[in-house]
Amino acid sequence: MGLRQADAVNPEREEKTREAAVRTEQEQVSRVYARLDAERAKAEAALREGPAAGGGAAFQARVESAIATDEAGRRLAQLGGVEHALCFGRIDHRADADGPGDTFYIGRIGLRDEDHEPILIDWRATAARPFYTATPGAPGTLARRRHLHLRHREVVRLDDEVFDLEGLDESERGDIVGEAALLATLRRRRTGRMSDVVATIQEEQDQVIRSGLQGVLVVQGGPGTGKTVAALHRAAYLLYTHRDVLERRGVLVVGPNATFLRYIEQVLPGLGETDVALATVGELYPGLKATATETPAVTVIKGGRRMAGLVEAAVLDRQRAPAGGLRIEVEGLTLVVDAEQCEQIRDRARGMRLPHNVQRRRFVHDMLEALAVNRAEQYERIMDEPLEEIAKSGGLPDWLQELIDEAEDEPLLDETDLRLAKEALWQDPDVQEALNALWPELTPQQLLTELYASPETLARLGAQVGISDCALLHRRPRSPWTIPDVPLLDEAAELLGRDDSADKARQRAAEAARAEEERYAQEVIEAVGTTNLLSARDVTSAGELADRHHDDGPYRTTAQRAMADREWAYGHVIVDEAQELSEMAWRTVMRRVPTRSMTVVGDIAQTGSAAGASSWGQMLDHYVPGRWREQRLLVNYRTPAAIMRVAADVLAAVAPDQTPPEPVRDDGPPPAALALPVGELPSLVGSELSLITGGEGIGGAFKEGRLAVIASAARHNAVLAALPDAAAGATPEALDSSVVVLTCEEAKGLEFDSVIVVDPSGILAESPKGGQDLYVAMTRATRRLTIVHANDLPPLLSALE
Ligand SMILES: Nc1ncnc2c1ncn2[C@@H]1O[C@H](COP(=O)(O)OP(=O)(O)OP(=O)(O)O)[C@@H](O)[C@H]1O
Repeated sequence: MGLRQADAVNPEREEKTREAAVRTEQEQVSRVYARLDAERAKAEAALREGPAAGGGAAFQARVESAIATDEAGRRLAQLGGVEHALCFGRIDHRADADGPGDTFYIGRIGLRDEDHEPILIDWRATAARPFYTATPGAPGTLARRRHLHLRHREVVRLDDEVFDLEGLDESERGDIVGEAALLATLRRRRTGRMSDVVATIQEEQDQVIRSGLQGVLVVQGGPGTGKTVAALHRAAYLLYTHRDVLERRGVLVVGPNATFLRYIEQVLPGLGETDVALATVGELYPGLKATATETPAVTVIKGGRRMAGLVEAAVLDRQRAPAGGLRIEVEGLTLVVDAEQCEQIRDRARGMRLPHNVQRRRFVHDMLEALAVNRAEQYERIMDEPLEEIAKSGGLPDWLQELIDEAEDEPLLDETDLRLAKEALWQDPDVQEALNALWPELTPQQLLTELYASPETLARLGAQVGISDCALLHRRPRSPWTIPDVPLLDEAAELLGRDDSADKARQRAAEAARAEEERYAQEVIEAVGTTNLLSARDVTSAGELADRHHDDGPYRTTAQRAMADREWAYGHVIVDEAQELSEMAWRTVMRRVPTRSMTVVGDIAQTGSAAGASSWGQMLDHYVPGRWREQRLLVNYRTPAAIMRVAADVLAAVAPDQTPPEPVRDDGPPPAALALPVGELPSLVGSELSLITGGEGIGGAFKEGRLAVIASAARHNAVLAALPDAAAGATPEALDSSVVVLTCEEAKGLEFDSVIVVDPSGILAESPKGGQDLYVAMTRATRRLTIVHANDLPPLLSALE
């Protein structure tokens, strides 16, 4: 770990030097906060001024002032997020022949003083890197690394790691103080929200964080290895380093459920990044927030790649050429398009290789034309009949016979006639109904609803694509959309597309106006240059500027715009708990990031979903064959060694090829097993709670100290009934309660000071992949673990007997 405690020399002397060091650091910290306040005041003043009113000739001035206001708002949000522990570190480089080494203060953001001299270095800057990478074995040019612990704005403690005593100034040799910052951080009570670890990032995590933007990086690691926290720091780092690309295209973090997203939502703002999109798979289809789940059997079917074939077959099934041809009564005539022609028209439309709703225009167009021609032919026959009678009796003069012969060689309808005839036919409701039945305009929701509602279609199309138990997908219309439905809706949206001809016409009209705005915006960039509020990195182009300020409602952040647009291409996507994603979910995620710049975070040993991954290659080789890189995190920062020893037995039984991570903590009591009826849970919960929070009762919302009861599905309701005051389920509010009852699935990614696992045998029996769920449940604990069973402790927990 590279942590070294300073030797205690003389307690009294050490106390004095400690106090002096704290005083010195306090001066620096106060300067940094004063600077933060000044920056805030400046942003607030800009915000108060607000955008100038007016129009017409004042447009340039309005754009300029609106930009300043937007930027001030963003800056204020950024400055607001970094108040806590703004400055957390200091590095001292070794003195050398040229004089004393440089000293840098490291913080959440970079700040400069009035003379533009840096007084705080952004943790992501290259100059800050030694703070994270120096070890006693490889200190580089560092003489010392110091952690500053603040309470509000006050320096309360310093932790030093001295790499080179000789390299420090004479005056500083004495003030070595402290305790290892990492372990102190790890021992703190949980608050229901993940904190950033910017002050204590470890070297293996630093490599993940600073790995290049391009390509797919897989971060594989056991429970508590800091995969999530490292991935979030990586998002902040990439935004800092590739601001120009990523601020425009956006960064998306995909997490397993809404509770988890709430759990991590403070991390990025705390690192000065407020514009990152967070979504579950159930939210990747704009306009929908699917939370319902499916049975394991249906989850497997809906998550499998064959579903892509089924959705495609369902679309093709809605493009019909009737076996007997098309016959419609229109104004007393029976118009006919024969079977062969119907088939040709359908195949011609399909041949366009465009989405269904776009091809439909061609299909309708060609069908109307066929009907119009058929009608003209019928009219002609009617008109010609009397003349033919006369002709047969030899009663037509030669000039008239010649005219008739010439007309026969000409097309029945010229271009204008044809257009008018088609328009007239399209006005006929029967024609519309008939053509809509053959090739309907469809939304993804309609397509899937109608597919699920028809056992016959499911059976027929299921047989076509090799899904034998497709009947399980049958369900009534208006059933709620489930999480596994979302990738299918997305798949359908790809195949159906939208007939956007009306939008395009509007767009063309708007383009002229926008060109004018861009011209103004370009002038603004040239005129304003790089002031404090409008820097070159914040505004990447005149196009973006015009986007932000055209008159379409209030300004939306990149994340907001991206989340509302199914076809948005993100600059980088981070997928957490990625082992849970099904093959179909991967297809959806990959569509959001055509450049394949991704961070995939997870643990194959924790796969709980029946449709989830059993190897990274299984999911990724399809998209980036041989082109993804893997980085492993091996140290467990969450769960103490005594708990990990028992969890490791579970892992060895359910996933013998996986190695549990090495715990860094060796504190806390060993885990316990209790044969206890569920009815007695309240007293156990009460005593555990008092141990982790210092007393009070269930139902309170302590600021610190969290307990989870993680139960099998079979015992879940009984546990809820026994603990009526506890929060229940994966609701975002559950994180604010000191006691929460969860299923294993809901507990994924979270952590608690004390965990009570109820009914381990049930959990093992229910776990679709084996016993991974039990391993997940046990490794949520940061301090205490109790296993509650009904005289049936499974053999793989025998160490607890
Ligand atoms: N460098 C670090 N400094 C301080 N705390 C850390 C560090 N790395 C990880 N932690 C803490 O360890 C705990 C586990 O981290 P995290 O949730 O990111 O792990 P994980 O690998 O995603 O776990 P799981 O797979 O079980 O969800 C968190 O409380 C996190 O803050």
